[in-house]
Amino acid sequence: MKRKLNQDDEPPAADAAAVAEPEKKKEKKEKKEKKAVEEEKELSFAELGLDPRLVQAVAKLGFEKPTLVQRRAIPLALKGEDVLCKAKTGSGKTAAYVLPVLQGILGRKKTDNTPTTAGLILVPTRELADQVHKAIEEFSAFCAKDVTAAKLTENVSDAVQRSLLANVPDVVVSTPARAWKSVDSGALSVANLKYLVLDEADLVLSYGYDEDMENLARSMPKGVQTTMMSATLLSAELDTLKGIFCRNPTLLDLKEEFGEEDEKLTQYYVRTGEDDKWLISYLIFKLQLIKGPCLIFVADIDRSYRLKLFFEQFSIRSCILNSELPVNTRIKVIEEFNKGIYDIIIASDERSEVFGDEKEEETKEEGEGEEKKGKKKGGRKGKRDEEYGVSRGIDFKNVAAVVNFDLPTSASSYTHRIGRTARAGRTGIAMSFVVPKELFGKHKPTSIKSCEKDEKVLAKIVRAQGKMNRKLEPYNFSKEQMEAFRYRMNDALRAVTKVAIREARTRELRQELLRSETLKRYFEENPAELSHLRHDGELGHKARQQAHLKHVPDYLLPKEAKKEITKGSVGFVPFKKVDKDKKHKGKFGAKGKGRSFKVGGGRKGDPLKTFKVRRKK
Ligand SMILES: Nc1ncnc2c1ncn2[C@@H]1O[C@H](COP(=O)(O)OP(=O)(O)OP(=O)(O)O)[C@@H](O)[C@H]1O
Repeated sequence: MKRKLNQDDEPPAADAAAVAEPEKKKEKKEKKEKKAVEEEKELSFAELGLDPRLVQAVAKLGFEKPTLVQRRAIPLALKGEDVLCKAKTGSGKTAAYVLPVLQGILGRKKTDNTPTTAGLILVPTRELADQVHKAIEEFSAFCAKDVTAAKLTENVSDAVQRSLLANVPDVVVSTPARAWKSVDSGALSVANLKYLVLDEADLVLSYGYDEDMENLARSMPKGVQTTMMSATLLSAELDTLKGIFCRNPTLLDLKEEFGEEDEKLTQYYVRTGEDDKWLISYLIFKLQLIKGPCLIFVADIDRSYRLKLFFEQFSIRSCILNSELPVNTRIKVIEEFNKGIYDIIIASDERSEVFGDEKEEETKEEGEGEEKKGKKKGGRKGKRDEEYGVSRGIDFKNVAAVVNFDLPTSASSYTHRIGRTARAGRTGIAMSFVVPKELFGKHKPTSIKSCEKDEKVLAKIVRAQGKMNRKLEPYNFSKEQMEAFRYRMNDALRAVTKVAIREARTRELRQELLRSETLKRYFEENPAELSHLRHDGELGHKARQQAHLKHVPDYLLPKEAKKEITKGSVGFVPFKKVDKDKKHKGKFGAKGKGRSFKVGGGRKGDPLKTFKVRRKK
């Protein structure tokens, strides 16, 4: 009879060999897989099987190697598969879906030159349509004769749009609503469509667009190759897609595969009272604690003007993006920001606030589903552009930090907002203000309804980011040092009255009218109207300007910063953590201690180390 083995006993030689065999196999398999991953990382665009003209174009753009999503999605799409891809913001999804479409068109043109619209790319906003259209032009720079693209989102008359489509572009970029309008009117034919892309697919498939999508799907031939991309896709979207297009795509979920070394985004949240948001923002931007281009998200249009006027009180220059501005202006603002003309954009993220752009299970748990549905029906109103949106997909270049002045109302909206920084392997910071429940409604002049549930939303955000192996850390500002600036903040807030905000809003729209190309002819024929409009602008009630707020007196600057500044170099602001504030540390899964807004020392690689004080010119 075999003796039972004690734990410490050596297994008999034959048994040991039997145990070692599967181990060896496993090791070998792991080694092979690792090697394959390493080799895959080294793949070039040419090795993905792309046309040399496309390879030349990406090289011209400075793309050395394909990103993970490009390495995985392009070969699948080139094989003709439907792909549903979930990959993080800024990871290069645009090229991942545009290049295969272009390749398909180039391939067909070798044998068949009949003009036909073969590709339709649907995006949720007009800003994004513009960006994708530009990307197509860049990627087809070396085959421009063979590939034509059109976007349907410009402010042009139906006649102009018709003539644009009469040329039968190979690829059309549009929002679902505009695409359907053109198909319905007969201006666009999708009868020979081969490729359909839904970028920001969860949004494209969601509220408001569903009817357009269904109509479009009915007009398309069977067997259109479909690609869907987003950083936030849920299984519900997959079901919707299956329902509408009767397709069964290959699922590429790459969110897990971005290792920590890929993560160059640092996320902080600051628990703050409603008025302290203004104070902290004043400090951050006046003392230039954040270096580099910055995107500030606020909850609504009024608030965007208010913050802009508030900043103006301190001579902090910023520009605004909101749905009231004409699309051409919005696109121009984004372009100018990307060229470095502006450093701060204040964007109102109304779309997420009005519609709550999520379908997360947790939302339903809390019974908000019905509310969202209600908003979906009645939410579209006023002169706002429903196809406005800058938190999704827009490739703002080199954004150093995203500041959520007002927290979004959903975790997915947060993911997209912060995705405007740390793109394409760059570093970035996200800082979000969170109004604790006990402080909500305590400062009536600055209170805003959407912040009532900040803490609940933060908990959701932390959970959602945790699933992506990301974490948010608490950040505390030194109360004592902030206090010295409070009266200046109050002075500025008082000057930015409701009337001043209304006037600023009207003034901006008036300026747009004056600049409008469409109205140029009208004004030439009616000069009196033009001068009237100009005169109105001059009468506008502006926010009271207060000279004393323009500069920060030396006595207010922290000692260390003053020393550095007098040396003529940049310095650090030791907005140190207040110890008694420790009660929040470690909550919401943040491992580290509540960190001060200190930039001189601290952990190596802490992006806040680069927050420096520079004297404003
Ligand atoms: N292979 C590459 N090498 C270098 N840069 C790249 C590469 N692919 C894309 N980029 C750059 O990365 C940036 C982000 O790309 P893109 O806008 O396609 O990201 P995304 O994944 O679509 O982001 P979002 O989820 O926000 O829509 C762009 O500036 C793009 O030019």
